[in-house]
Amino acid sequence: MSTNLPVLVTGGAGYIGSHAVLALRDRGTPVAVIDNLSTGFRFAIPQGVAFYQGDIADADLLARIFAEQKIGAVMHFAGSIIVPESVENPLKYYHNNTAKSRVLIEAVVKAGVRHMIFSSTAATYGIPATSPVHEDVPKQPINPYGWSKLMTEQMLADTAAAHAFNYCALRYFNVAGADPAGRSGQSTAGATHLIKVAVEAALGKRDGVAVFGTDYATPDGTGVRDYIHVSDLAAAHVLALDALLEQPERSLTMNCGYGRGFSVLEVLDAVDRVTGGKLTRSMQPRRAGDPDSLVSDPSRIKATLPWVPRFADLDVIVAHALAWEEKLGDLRARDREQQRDAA
Ligand SMILES: NC(=O)c1ccc[n+]([C@@H]2O[C@H](COP(=O)([O-])OP(=O)(O)OC[C@H]3O[C@@H](n4cnc5c(N)ncnc54)[C@H](O)[C@@H]3O)[C@@H](O)[C@H]2O)c1
Ligand SMILES: O=c1ccn([C@@H]2O[C@H](COP(=O)(O)OP(=O)(O)O[C@H]3O[C@H](CO)[C@@H](O)[C@H](O)[C@H]3O)[C@@H](O)[C@H]2O)c(=O)[nH]1
Repeated sequence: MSTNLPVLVTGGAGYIGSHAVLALRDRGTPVAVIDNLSTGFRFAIPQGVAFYQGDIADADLLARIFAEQKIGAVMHFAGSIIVPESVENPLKYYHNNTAKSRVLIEAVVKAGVRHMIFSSTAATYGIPATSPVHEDVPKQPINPYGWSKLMTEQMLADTAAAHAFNYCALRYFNVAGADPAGRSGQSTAGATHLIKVAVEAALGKRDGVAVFGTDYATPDGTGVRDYIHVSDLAAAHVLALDALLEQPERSLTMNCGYGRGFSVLEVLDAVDRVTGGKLTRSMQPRRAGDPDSLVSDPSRIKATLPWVPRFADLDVIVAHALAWEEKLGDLRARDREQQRDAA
């Protein structure tokens, strides 16, 4: 079953949200976006999508959007996402991710919107006792970011138990890559994600790549992660929405990853293969709070959704990230001009 129920995408001007907007539009679902542009970009929202510049904690604005756009479901991406920042400024994360999600969920229930997909994270697991990680292992986040998301999952579970409402919490592993057609990608300035950093370095925007930790309990001593292509992730959201509509009594919590890990060195080798160059690597001490290995057990999502990943290939992920990075300089400059003109 697929729906043309209009969907509100919070954080739709950001990296992952903008890919969900594309996936929804590609199958003909009407989409509206709310985003305060704190880290997102106006250029990431396609022409023809209703855009509301505002905050998810603005209950009056939400009520207006739900009515104006006849919203039937919400995909909730808006939030703060930098793990080390959450350690330094935890209250920012409990405010923007947890408290503001509470306002959004309340507005959703009040308006009679019955379905929500929520961007959760593998950071809810902390340092998992087993790898690959199954959804039901005990959750012990090791940073406020992970807690802020786990608390929102709990609010959603309690809300679904009390109201005519169901939700799907998707716990993303490491999201990377860009729209294969070049319509969107990761545009964040000063990003810290490995593949983003590495393609910036490959294009001369950085001097090289720091390898954080070479003494992990992994085959080559560097951190292992499960990298998922952002367009496969966006496709999972659309299918999860269909699943919520098919069974309105059922809520879901599912890992989003491919179930196989790559070390930092393997990722850098992939970048070298794709570019034909040689990245400068500098071996550094471990970064605080990084687990050795974080790989998903994807069996639940595969059993629940008709999800068939299309880009589960590290070189493809890197190639798409690189293609977007090449395009990005001009887009960001144009966006700054538009912001100046609008001010
Ligand atoms: N990038 C990853 O690897 C990753 C992994 C796991 C989970 N996630 C989650 O996915 C979601 C999207 O992440 P992303 O990588 O696209 O980040 P992003 O920063 O590119 O996107 C977040 C968007 O939300 C907007 N926003 C933030 N606070 C807002 C608010 N209060 N009101 C309205 N808009 C607001 C920002 O302007 C931005 O456009 C986040 O919730 C994040 O926690 C990301
Ligand atoms: O310049 C860099 C950047 C990263 N790394 C290493 O690369 C791996 C991946 O790091 P990064 O890309 O920063 O992602 P994570 O810290 O694993 O966190 C991401 O993935 C999590 C889910 O797994 C999400 O919750 C987070 O929001 C998202 O930032 C880790 O071993 C890092 O130590 C480096 O060696 N050098």
